[in-house]
Amino acid sequence: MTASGLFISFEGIDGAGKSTHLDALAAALQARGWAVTRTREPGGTALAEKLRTLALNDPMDPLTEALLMFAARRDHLLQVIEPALARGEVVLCDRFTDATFAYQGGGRGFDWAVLQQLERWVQATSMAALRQPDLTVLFELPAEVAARRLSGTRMPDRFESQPAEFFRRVAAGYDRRAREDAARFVRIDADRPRESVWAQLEQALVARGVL
Ligand SMILES: Nc1ncnc2c1ncn2[C@@H]1O[C@H](COP(=O)(O)OP(=O)(O)O)[C@@H](O)[C@H]1O
Ligand SMILES: Cc1cn([C@H]2C[C@H](O)[C@@H](COP(=O)(O)OP(=O)(O)O)O2)c(=O)[nH]c1=O
Repeated sequence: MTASGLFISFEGIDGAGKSTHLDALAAALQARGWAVTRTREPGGTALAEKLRTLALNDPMDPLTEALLMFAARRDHLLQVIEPALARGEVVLCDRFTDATFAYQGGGRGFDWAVLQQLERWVQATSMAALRQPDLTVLFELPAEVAARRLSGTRMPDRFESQPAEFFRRVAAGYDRRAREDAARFVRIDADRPRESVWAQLEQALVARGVL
């Protein structure tokens, strides 16, 4: 845990149910008196939202894509995440660096070791430590189920329009990250009704003393 606030990220393939449960968790935490900063990546600041629009819509090579994600992250960390943690708040972030490993590393096949180097540059803190979420909630479900949930709900972006095979590689990237840092991850079976997904999330957070 951070000395002051608490940094929680939500991860999973598109359509896994992250936004739905992030809203529910924000409400549950606020009801218990926590100040909550709810944010997302790529995005969260004026500059990072501009980079998000580029990354989600303009064709580009995998290195450019990875650099845009980390550029947006750097601004977001400095402007939003670190100040909120210093104020003692809970930061709920819809995706963080694990998404870069999953989408650019797993999905696009970009070099894992280069991503690790970028992670060290971008997330270095003044204490020479690496800023990571205290807890990462990973929503897991088959790519076909997620695609069915999304069909017809919104215009697909450059990622959402990828075939199921791309999302299987993204899921494999998430699995690798979760195994590399198992203590940070809570893995949720997201192929269940909303109440069951919420119950798994609530139980994990109660077990860690957050709820
Ligand atoms: N457990 C669930 N079962 C069925 N549909 C769900 C479930 N959780 C979320 N949904 C629906 O699936 C769609 C994608 O959910 P969302 O929370 O936006 O996913 P994400 O943020 O991970 O892309 C939404 O229409 C949402 O209402
Ligand atoms: C944070 C991040 C997101 N992404 C992708 C995953 C998503 O398809 C997309 C935007 O994420 P998201 O905000 O979950 O999309 P939406 O609001 O449409 O549900 O960006 C990456 O490829 N790399 C990253 O580092």
